[in-house]
Amino acid sequence: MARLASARYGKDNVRVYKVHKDQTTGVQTVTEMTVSCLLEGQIETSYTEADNSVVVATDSIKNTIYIKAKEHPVNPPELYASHLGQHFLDKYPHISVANIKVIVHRWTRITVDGQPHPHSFYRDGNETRNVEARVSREKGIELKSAIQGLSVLKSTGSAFHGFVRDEYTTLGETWDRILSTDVDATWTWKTYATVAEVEQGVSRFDEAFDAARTITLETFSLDESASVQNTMYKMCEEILEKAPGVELVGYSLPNKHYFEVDLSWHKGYKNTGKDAEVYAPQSGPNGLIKCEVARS
Ligand SMILES: O=c1[nH]c(=O)c2[nH]c(=O)[nH]c2[nH]1
Repeated sequence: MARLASARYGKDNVRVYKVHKDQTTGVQTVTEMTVSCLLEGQIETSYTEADNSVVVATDSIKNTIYIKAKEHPVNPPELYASHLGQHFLDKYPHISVANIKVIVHRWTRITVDGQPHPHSFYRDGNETRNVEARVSREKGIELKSAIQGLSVLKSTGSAFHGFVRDEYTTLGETWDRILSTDVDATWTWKTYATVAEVEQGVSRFDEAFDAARTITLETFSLDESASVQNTMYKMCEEILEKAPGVELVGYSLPNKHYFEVDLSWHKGYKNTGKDAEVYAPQSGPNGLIKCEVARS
């Protein structure tokens, strides 16, 4: 015998672009997103009995993603995701949870002759602003916001020593190394009961994003890093301090290694330790360091 242990379905990778045209100034503002929407509820019989009467077609889910982008602001993405998720609960009694994911891609305004251009933009990095909303009848609106894919490197100001040394250890201690990572930072909001509650004081979401980005970049730059672990903990602590509605902050950071290259075989070149200039960046393996920090 078998039973359906869990099920969700919907549309993934729905690409959406929205433009806002300010009629008085002529300035246009654009947002490009990739949206996912997966539904849960009383949908078991569609799997177990071929009963499609409980299925809102994934094509209709895709259409709804566009319609809600037309009807509501898409900024901040936390609000759009909440509106979109709530719609499925309001419209379909047998749907109990909508899992929304919004990935916002960067389009930064171009400066021409020192002036912000009214309708031209460039991609100034692969970093994305992400939101996951789980909108459910039982719990309300659970929101997680994130920055992903923000690549950073510091060429000094990072050390790593004092770690366990035993018969498995080959790594030397260092007081000066390169530190590089692709930042994946996530902050979890207190649960909201309604979309109206999300909308009240909605500027908190952009403020938290800006704070998280600035804290990440500044702490990465300014901290005399003892380890990835310690530097990321400092980032989490500071985000919790700056963003009052946030309950939990987490980072997942690959430690992207840059190996010294011994070039002494060629004319006795000195290229290690304090003389190191040419390094070999490694594609893998990489360290992977994660943590979550909550309020105590
Ligand atoms: O910051 C670091 N943390 C580690 O846990 C670790 N392990 C390692 O080999 N290098 C590093 N660097």
